[in-house]
Amino acid sequence: MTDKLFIFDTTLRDGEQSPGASMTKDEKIRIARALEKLRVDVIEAGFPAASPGDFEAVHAVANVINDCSVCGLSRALDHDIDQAAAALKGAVSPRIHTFIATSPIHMEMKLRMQPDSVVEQAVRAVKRARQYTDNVEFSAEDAGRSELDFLCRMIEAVIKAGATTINIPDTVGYKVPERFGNLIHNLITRVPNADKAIFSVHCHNDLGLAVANSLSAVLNGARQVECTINGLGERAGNAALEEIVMAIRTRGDVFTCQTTIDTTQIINCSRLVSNITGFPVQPNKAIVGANAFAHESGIHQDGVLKHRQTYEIMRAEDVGWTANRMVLGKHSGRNAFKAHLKRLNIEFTTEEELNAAFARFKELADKKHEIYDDDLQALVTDTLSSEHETYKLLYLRVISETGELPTAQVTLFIGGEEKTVSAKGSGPVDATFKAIEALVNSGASLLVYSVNNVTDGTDAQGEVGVRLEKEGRIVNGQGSDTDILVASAKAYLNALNKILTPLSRQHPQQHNTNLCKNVP
Ligand SMILES: CC(=O)SCCNC(=O)CCNC(=O)[C@H](O)C(C)(C)COP(=O)(O)OP(=O)(O)OC[C@H]1O[C@@H](n2cnc3c(N)ncnc32)[C@H](O)[C@@H]1OP(=O)(O)O
Ligand SMILES: CC(C)C(=O)C(=O)O
Ligand SMILES: [Mg+2]
Repeated sequence: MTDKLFIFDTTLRDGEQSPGASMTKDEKIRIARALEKLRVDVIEAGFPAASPGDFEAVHAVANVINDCSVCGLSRALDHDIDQAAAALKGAVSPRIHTFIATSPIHMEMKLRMQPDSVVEQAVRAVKRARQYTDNVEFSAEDAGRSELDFLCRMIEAVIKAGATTINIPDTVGYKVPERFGNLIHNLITRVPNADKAIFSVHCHNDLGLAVANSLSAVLNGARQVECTINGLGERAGNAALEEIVMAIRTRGDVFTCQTTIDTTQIINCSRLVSNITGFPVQPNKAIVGANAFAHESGIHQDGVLKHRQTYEIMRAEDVGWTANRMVLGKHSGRNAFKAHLKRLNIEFTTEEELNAAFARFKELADKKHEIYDDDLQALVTDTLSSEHETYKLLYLRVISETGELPTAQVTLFIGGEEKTVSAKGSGPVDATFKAIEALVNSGASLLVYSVNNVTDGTDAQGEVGVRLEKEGRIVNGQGSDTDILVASAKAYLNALNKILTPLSRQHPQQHNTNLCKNVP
């Protein structure tokens, strides 16, 4: 038998309490719409008494959302509750959430109230909220550090007053999973009218235990979890919605409840919240981090290619990624390399060609963090076109100094011999080409020089294209390397090698960017 676990999203309220994460009304509406698509059960849209702006935002959200409950937070004060009710006017399913602290330290040092008065104020607040809606949630703030007997007394009283959801927050992230689970179990079994309300938890991540504590509570009878997208929230944040939802779904053997979340919307929500708040998602973040479904090491890639579940407990597509990612890098093996080439429709006719390409790939991967498809294309083109090399680059050194003409020192392998020369040029590429010409003396003229960065980032591979003409014959040459000067030298030599091949009448191909004759 499974029952429903309600997902209460507080990205727009507790998430917004994260320093620097304030949202405008329009931003809240965009996130609320995404949360509705995600099919959360409750959206806590803000704290209407906090400011006119937040009142407006909650009101706006309440009036655009149809498929889930919209909630506003309020202290246990008449004014706050009235404001929350006014902001929620128009909502299809409004919930008023009122709270007051129940721990000795909060009651004595912050509220400066006696416990009896705190219970009285909570009861009064719930009754007032019930005048506006029958969907009233009460939170015992800092329940994690409250005394059990007092908490039981408080909960019994507020349920009697009309609260339909009882939220047990670990406000300062102090609890550990086993103790928090026990607390929930004790409350549910000891409070006489506990069956009249849904027990909820709201965990903070100060010790990195928010998700673990929430799940422990679920195992002990909690049926609502309060959480946020990407774990946004006050200080170290709240329990991450995506982690809670996927843990419940993936471990159906452990949990006897289910959410009704459309998990394929998780990535959309995560990106939206990250873009709006400017809080990036760390790459290794569970579920929504860029690396959450990426494999780089050869042994893992080999395993996943043979049987996905060897290294994946969830499907990337189920949370909204297009697919898992096989990252080619220095830890990748031959099987993953071959699988990538196959996907790109690249075939080698001989095992030697494949071996040469794999060796070049490993060399490149040592210099560059990630090898993208375009890197592979460039690398393979290089491998295939370097078959009959009359001229081969062995060494290149270029010195550029302010106020001086750059000098290039080039060592080539020509007809079985190493030859070195230096030349100056108007720029570093020009100096490189002049040095090559000083050794080769081809008599060819440069028609086009083009540079593309094949991939992004400062460690991107540069792909250089050159077009040479000699006695009416025109050839193109390409070279790629993380060093643009080395790529230029390779491209120039690639063209020279072709121009010296008797049967080749090369057809010029159009390059896509930066076509120019002037070399830097
Ligand atoms: C654990 C949580 O996340 S709680 C929610 C936190 N969210 C916010 O605080 C929302 C933003 N807050 C605000 O804009 C403001 O703090 C307001 C509008 C709510 C209140 O502002 P002010 O009236 O200026 O009070 P201030 O913030 O300085 O102090 C809070 C007061 O509320 C009291 N208070 C705190 N919690 C509660 C409560 N649940 N019920 C009743 N009173 C409370 C405090 O004891 C203090 O009272 P005092 O002024 O008599 O000492
Ligand atoms: C208002 C309550 C639910 C809260 O955010 C907390 O205690 O952390
Ligand atoms: Mg909180």
